[in-house]
Amino acid sequence: MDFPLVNGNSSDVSIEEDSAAIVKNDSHHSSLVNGHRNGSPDSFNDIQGRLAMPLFGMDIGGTLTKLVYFEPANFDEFDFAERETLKTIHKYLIGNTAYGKTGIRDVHLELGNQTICGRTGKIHFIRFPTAQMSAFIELAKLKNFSGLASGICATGGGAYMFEEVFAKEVLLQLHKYDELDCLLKGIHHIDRHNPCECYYFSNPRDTECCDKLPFNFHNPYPYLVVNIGSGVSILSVRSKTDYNRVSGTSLGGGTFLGLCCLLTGCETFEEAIGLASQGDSRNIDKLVKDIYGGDYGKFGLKGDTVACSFGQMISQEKRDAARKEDLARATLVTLTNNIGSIARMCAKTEKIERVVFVGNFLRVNEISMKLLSYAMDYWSDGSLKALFLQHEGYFGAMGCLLEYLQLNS
Ligand SMILES: Nc1ncnc2c1ncn2[C@@H]1O[C@H](COP(=O)(O)OP(=O)(O)O)[C@@H](O)[C@H]1O
Ligand SMILES: CC(C)(COP(=O)(O)O)[C@@H](O)C(=O)NCCC(=O)O
Repeated sequence: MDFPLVNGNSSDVSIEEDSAAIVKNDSHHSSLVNGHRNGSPDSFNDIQGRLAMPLFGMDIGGTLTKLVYFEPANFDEFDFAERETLKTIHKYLIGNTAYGKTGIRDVHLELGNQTICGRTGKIHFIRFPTAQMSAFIELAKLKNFSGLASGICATGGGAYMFEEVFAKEVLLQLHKYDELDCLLKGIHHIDRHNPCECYYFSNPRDTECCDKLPFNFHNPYPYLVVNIGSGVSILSVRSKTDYNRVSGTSLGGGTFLGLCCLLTGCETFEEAIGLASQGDSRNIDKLVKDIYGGDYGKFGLKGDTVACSFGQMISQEKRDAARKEDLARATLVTLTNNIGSIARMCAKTEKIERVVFVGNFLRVNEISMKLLSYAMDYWSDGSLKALFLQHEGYFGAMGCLLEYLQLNS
């Protein structure tokens, strides 16, 4: 079994011993389940009223499962059993940056010196493909997670999809929280606790010379959130508690990856982005100038604007000349521009000027961020601003932990 949160290092103990060590230290504590002593999510404090460890938040998305883990700085503050659990987690989870073939700890996103419920510590960020969830469930069955704690705190579609299987097969309850509530809660919390979280691209009309600069997001309302995950959800946020999901599209990050795999034979997101960065979409798309010979001035369409995505591909000759790099770039540009266009219309309808783009589609994907910055600025005559957040896809998992702890960020 390739369970991704398990160290694949051959010099360590075997996968199963290893995972068992992560999961269990005594009958009251487990690393992947939050440490409730009496089985209720209202009881996250220990006997002295302090926060019981360990603390995880999980977002089971359509493509990736994201996990945040709060590690307290001082293990000596805890009783023996908790200390042993924390040490084990530290050794296996924090001691590695990769787990199995596909699990990754995003070390560059780690947040130090964080205080949660009076404890100071670090927040760690981990992800693995949701396709590995069945391996997690098998492991949970095998290692009898149900004997360890009352439940797992989870958000995302997977919290609903896997609820029954967890209850029936693992005898473990998933404490579920709505993914969009969690997303917003996570954004507010991380933005308040990381001084350089929010940024934008200056000079967005010149993609060669635009710089990434910090943005002060401390008076954020109103703003639009465009969450580009597998699909896309767009939220209009007017205050901490007042928001609606105003739109969405099924043409999202999953579409980019799926189409890219089909068109280029690539197998991973990193490979797809790597190809796109070497490609030229003008060999694939039909531009306004390919139709007009120049600008379509009457309606302000510049010659370089894409008139028809993939429009060159109706020609056998152009198809034969198409490189996979060009196909990957055109796929990325098509998906990004479509999302940008929907976001712009939503911003107009909602009369909102700041548009915050999040979701793992933006991971290692400066091409899309710059395109979105350009599109927001150009098509709104400079009135719309595209904003981005460093922790891209982790807000749902962070918010889930906060909801679980019933904390206001
Ligand atoms: N390592 C990766 N594996 C798969 N997709 C990735 C990866 N990194 C970034 N992505 C992109 O992120 C999208 C998933 O984003 P995410 O915000 O995690 O959404 P979800 O909650 O739907 O899983 C994928 O569709 C893909 O475009
Ligand atoms: C259903 C979803 C909320 C699931 O979230 P995801 O796992 O994609 O982050 C999202 O994929 C979505 O909003 N899709 C677009 C549906 C639509 O409005 O057409």
